[in-house]
Amino acid sequence: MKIGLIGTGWIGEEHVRRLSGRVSGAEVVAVSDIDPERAAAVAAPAGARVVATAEELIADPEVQAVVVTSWGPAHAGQVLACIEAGKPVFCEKPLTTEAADGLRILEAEQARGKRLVQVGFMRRYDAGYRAIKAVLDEGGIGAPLIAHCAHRNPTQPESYHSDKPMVDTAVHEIDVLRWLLGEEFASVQVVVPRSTSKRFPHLVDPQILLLETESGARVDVEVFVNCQYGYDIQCEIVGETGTVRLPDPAAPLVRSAARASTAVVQDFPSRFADAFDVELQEWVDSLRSGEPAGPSAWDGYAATVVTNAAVEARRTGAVVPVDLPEKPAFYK
Ligand SMILES: NC(=O)C1=CN([C@@H]2O[C@H](COP(=O)(O)OP(=O)(O)OC[C@H]3O[C@@H](n4cnc5c(N)ncnc54)[C@H](O)[C@@H]3O)[C@@H](O)[C@H]2O)C=CC1
Ligand SMILES: O=C1[C@@H](O)[C@H](O)[C@@H](O)[C@H](O)[C@H]1O
Repeated sequence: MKIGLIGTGWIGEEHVRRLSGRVSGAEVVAVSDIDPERAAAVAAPAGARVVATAEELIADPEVQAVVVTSWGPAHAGQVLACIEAGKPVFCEKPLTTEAADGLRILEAEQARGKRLVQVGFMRRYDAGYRAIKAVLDEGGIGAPLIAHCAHRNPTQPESYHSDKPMVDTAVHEIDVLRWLLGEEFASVQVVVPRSTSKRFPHLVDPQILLLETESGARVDVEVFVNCQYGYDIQCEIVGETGTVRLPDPAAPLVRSAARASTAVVQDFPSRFADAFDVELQEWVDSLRSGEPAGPSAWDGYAATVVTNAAVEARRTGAVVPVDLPEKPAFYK
């Protein structure tokens, strides 16, 4: 598959490297970025061409499928252009930052009559989360009642603002919990403790999302993006007859200087490296087989409806209902 990639920033560069090296059956032939120097730097090692604009890249006759790794607000227009061109598109999360844009994508994809969109919710490809899913699906802990989650980043740049914990960060938990529990969220509330002093002054950090599913299960998600000590992802599900917990990445236990310790992973490319590999390999395999797989535009839309409700919940302090329309038959 000849791939074109839009947005050669941090994860764009990672995905170009991955698609050019570790993923089989794919080749990155063209990249584009609003910063042409950045595009050129990422294109060179992959032997890809630099194309001036996203629109030209999508229309490029050599490009068979597109990866969108530009920043969130640019996703909607680029994904819609791919659908219009009839080209499969892998879009990094969030599919859109605004739910109304997600709805436009659902409508366009259904009008086209073919599933073309996959969303980059890579946790569904992580071995630990997949093991949790297997336990739940085989009834290993009975019906799930509660999930406790923590999403901690060591730090975030100044541009990271107080809606991003929902739109950019907790969106991962929102998707993976929808997938694990097999149901949608019904409401969300956001409560905040006093903020850490180790942050830019404009940012509310940490924040705690309190979600309820349609069947009445409860999910709490602590988002703490300046925790200083590492990239720490925690998830424990409590069921009627037991609990299941996401394993930490394997690390040796070191005993030295009167201490026993294990290292904490420092960033998401290390924490989810294997998941990203599997995710992109399965996407390329699905392109080659013509059988769409993986998180769909519906999943991207449903997650954004929840994050938008969470943004409102933080601003108002209210419990905000998640106003999700019925899932179209096209996505069942
Ligand atoms: N699955 C995951 O764990 C992760 C997903 N992401 C997602 O990937 C996306 C990119 O994130 P980063 O690489 O961290 O950001 P970044 O800021 O490093 O890179 C974004 C790139 O997109 C370019 N860009 C912005 N608007 C554009 C447009 N209209 N056309 C072409 N290029 C454009 C920028 O110049 C920049 O080079 C975001 O949606 C983010 O949420 C990011 C990190 C991890
Ligand atoms: O997706 C990601 C980033 O965009 C986001 O900013 C981080 O908070 C997340 O931990 C990371 O997985």
